[in-house]
Amino acid sequence: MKIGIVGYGRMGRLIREICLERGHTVPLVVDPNLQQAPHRSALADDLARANLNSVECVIDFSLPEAVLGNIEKYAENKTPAVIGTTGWEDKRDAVQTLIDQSGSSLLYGSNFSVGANIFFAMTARLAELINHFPQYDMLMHEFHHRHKKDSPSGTALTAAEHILQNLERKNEIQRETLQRSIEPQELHVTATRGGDIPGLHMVLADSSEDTLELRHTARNRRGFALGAVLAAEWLHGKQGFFSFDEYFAEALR
Ligand SMILES: NC(=O)C1=CN([C@@H]2O[C@H](COP(=O)(O)OP(=O)(O)OC[C@H]3O[C@@H](n4cnc5c(N)ncnc54)[C@H](OP(=O)(O)O)[C@@H]3O)[C@@H](O)[C@H]2O)C=CC1
Ligand SMILES: O=C(O)C1=N[C@H](C(=O)O)C[C@H](O)C1
Repeated sequence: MKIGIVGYGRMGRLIREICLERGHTVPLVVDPNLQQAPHRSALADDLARANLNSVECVIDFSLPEAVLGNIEKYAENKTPAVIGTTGWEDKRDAVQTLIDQSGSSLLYGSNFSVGANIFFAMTARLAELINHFPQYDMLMHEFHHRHKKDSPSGTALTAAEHILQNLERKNEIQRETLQRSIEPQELHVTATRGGDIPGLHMVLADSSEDTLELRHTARNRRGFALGAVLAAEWLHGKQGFFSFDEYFAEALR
């Protein structure tokens, strides 16, 4: 496939390598910082100046403040898009409507690694079990590198949604550092930033007797990047709004 990469930072560079390893071409790279186009790629510093018709799909790992404008351009041009950029989860319904109305296709994943998707399934199951045992409370914490712009991470928010869907006594995500006690219906989802941590997510179920802990630790970014390229291959020929869960569920069959 001819794949365009939008956002050529930590993730975009790795995604280009994996695209080439898997036999794809990368005729387009878009990033405001690029001084020199990667070998044989067309370079654009702005999506408005990019020729989206030169690619069959784009993979977008840009920034939270850029991604919604980018998505509008993909939809307008009917360019299939895999979105790994996080930090826009509250606009998901509006994006789904835009994609449905445009007849385009888009797949979003807050985390494309196999391990994180197993972690989501385990989180959902843990919450389902804890639902029967009122002595337990549930909470989440995550750690990421010092450059990360959104908090909490998209992965933490996805895991939190799985908890809310399965644990009847929790019905809202509380992201703030509190100057009061937590209310029983609030799920506290907190974040720490520093160092080079590629991503560490923890879900706790805690009672006065014991603690259950689920943890996903990314060792590097390769699992995220490979998953995004696999998602682009899966999206080829499909129409509509998809989440990476749907790809993952199919991979399990
Ligand atoms: N779904 C997943 O599995 C994963 C998701 N992510 C997410 O991916 C995103 C990128 O992460 P990462 O690669 O670490 O970040 P980086 O900051 O390393 O890279 C982002 C790049 O996008 C550029 N950029 C900014 N605006 C635009 C625009 N309008 N069009 C194109 N490029 C633009 C940035 O330029 P500048 O610096 O000048 O703004 C930067 O070079 C984040 O939202 C992160 O949370 C990360 C890892 C895994
Ligand atoms: O910004 C990152 O680095 C990451 N972002 C994603 C997120 O917000 O969950 C995925 C991964 O944790 C790395």
